[in-house]
Amino acid sequence: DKKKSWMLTDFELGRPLGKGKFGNVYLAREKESHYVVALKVLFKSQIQDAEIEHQVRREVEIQCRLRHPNILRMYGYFHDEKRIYLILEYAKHGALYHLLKQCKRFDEKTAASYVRDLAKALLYCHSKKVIHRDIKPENLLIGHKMELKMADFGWSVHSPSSRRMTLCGTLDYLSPEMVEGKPHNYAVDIWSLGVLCYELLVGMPPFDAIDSHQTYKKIRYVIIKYPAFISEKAKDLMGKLLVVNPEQRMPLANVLQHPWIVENAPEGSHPPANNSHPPAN
Ligand SMILES: Cc1cc(Nc2nc(/C=C/c3ccccc3)nc3cc(N4CCN(C)CC4)ccc23)n[nH]1
Repeated sequence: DKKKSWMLTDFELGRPLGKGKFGNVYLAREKESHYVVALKVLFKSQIQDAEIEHQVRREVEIQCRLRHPNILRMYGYFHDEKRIYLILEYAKHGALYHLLKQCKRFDEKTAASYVRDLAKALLYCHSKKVIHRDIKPENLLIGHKMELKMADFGWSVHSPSSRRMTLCGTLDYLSPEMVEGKPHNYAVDIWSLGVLCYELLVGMPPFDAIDSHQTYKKIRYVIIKYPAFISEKAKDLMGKLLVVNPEQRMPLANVLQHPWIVENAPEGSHPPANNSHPPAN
């Protein structure tokens, strides 16, 4: 079906899943196969006004090429005179951000399984020379097997209740070299993995602060407080990811072998789908 050129009449539109800066995402179903997808609609006028056509084109080219169980698939795209439509994989359990807000923080097994999934997705991205996929819980979706799927809303789509939209998006996930405007490479993703690990275990990002200046300072000097309930092994892993010098950060392949991951997220394990309805008694 990658050869076929799609058009809007091939789909039945469902509820809006989220509203964004450049357009909305709808649940949709392909009429013939009944295959459920997420249809992201972008307005050409807004993309032209924001002069990000090249960025959108690059994102689409990259995402169409990536094939990995922990990266949200883009099946294709089409356009009419006013809009561009991206045909995306539907992730049934929504954004990790909302799941985290619901239960405040995750237990070690749940957190480790998401960190493992993301490390696998990033290892694959780096093998394809793709970096900085803008990691943050808002951009990570959860599939029907409760597996993590990296979804790159690269053109900053704002989920309605996202609390961390500072002027240029959340600073929490920026690495020291990015905060200092230095050229960034794939090691920024290793830093962000460390930030995510902390946020999943604690419920808030490690460098959260009242204003962006304080956040900058905490990032540059890696000022982190680990609550008492964080295990030594988890601290060990985060301590090896949240390192100022990009060259000294733990390689992603080693993350998958780290004791905290091996013990808490054995191969093939996934968190329970909490909203799975208890058997009717
Ligand atoms: C691209 C994509 C999205 C997607 N799935 C979902 N996206 C979004 C929210 C999406 C969104 C989009 C743009 C801006 C903000 C949010 N919200 C979702 C919410 C979902 N649920 C189902 C489970 N409920 C408990 C909570 C609401 C399920 C899937 C969702 N699959 N593929």
